[in-house]
Amino acid sequence: MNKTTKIYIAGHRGMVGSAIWRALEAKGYTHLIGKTSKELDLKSQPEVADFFECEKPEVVIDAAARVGGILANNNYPYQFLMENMQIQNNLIDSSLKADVAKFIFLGSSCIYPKLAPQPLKEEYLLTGPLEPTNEWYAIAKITGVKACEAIRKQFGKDYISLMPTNLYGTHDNFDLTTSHVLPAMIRKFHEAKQPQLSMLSEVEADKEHLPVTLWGSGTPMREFLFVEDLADAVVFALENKFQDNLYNVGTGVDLTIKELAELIQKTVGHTGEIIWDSSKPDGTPRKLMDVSKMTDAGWKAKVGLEEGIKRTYEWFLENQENFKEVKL
Ligand SMILES: NC(=O)C1=CN([C@@H]2O[C@H](COP(=O)(O)OP(=O)(O)OC[C@H]3O[C@@H](n4cnc5c(N)ncnc54)[C@H](OP(=O)(O)O)[C@@H]3O)[C@@H](O)[C@H]2O)C=CC1
Ligand SMILES: C[C@H]1O[C@H](OP(=O)(O)OP(=O)(O)OC[C@H]2O[C@@H](n3cnc4c(=O)[nH]c(N)nc43)[C@H](O)[C@@H]2O)[C@@H](O)[C@@H](O)C1=O
Repeated sequence: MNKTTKIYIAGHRGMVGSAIWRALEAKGYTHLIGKTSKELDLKSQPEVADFFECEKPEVVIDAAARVGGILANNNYPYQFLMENMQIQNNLIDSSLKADVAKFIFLGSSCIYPKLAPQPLKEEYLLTGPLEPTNEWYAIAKITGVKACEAIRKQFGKDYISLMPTNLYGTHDNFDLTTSHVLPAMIRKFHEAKQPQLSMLSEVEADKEHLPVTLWGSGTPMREFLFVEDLADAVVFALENKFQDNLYNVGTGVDLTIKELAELIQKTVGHTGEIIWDSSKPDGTPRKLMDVSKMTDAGWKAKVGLEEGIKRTYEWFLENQENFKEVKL
């Protein structure tokens, strides 16, 4: 691997792909390739095969996927299963055929069984039933992990899978129907304090913040990784040869959704009531990553949750006018 290696980042405009792009640029990599979904539909096998034939990338990072929070996953099982399998199958198979030397596949912590022991070790994969709200997405991701593992086993190529925990950060999806919990909370708390500010003094507005409705019971536990840390882990994986095929990427620390709500409420400055809507799903009770394999390999997360939330909120404030609503 050198700084002129031709690296294709699939999904380079997304939250993760764009962070990886910035991280590689900052390290001096000069031959980065990216295509939007309009320019190249990764669901189309012929289009992807032509692209590989023409561009001949040497390294591929797969950050393209149909991604969403608990409700989107639960409501659109077919898209989450089929689109993700199509995208990753086309990328992995074309990479193998085009003799791509290194492939990094990104999965998700939801690949592990719903009630697996905590923290989640890589070896717990396929040892029990999945969480029903995201089993479709999880099954697609598991087939991606297995495809890379099969290539590694059969052809001896450096194809690896990184399993990130729940991610958040700049360029996140703030659409309230399809987003994950952390950006949803930032937007909900922010908007609940907005209407009053224009009409009342700040002191009065503090008392008058609208209530915020959050989903489920608030008792599930989640681990959150700032997207720049994930990008750093991907660059680390790119620059080092790993001995194995599957590595968890996280902080190794989690908190309840209620604790997260209180932290974001404080950061945003909302002082109103929080209502918990029990008609919405809780999802898996806990999915804390065991990150010792990555730590042993020499990588660990740097950005703490409070700092990451502050940076994400700042980005939200600067960019909120430009959000496109993501609807499935
Ligand atoms: N967000 C999270 O909490 C987590 C994410 N991950 C994984 O990280 C990866 C990136 O996720 P994230 O950045 O959050 O997702 P985003 O939704 O922000 O980005 C996904 C990207 O995929 C591209 N894409 C989707 N469908 C197609 C298609 N048919 N053809 C071409 N490109 C397509 C989009 O391209 P375009 O913009 O051009 O339409 C977009 O840039 C995914 O593999 C995801 O599973 C893992 C754990 C947690
Ligand atoms: C990354 C991961 O993301 C998804 O799994 P998830 O962790 O369950 O996703 P989530 O972030 O959407 O929710 C986390 C928790 O938070 C609660 N919650 C409260 N209030 C809001 C809220 O307003 N919005 C959302 N989205 N959740 C809320 C919500 O009820 C749940 O208990 C997977 O489908 C899967 O695709 C995957 O891999």
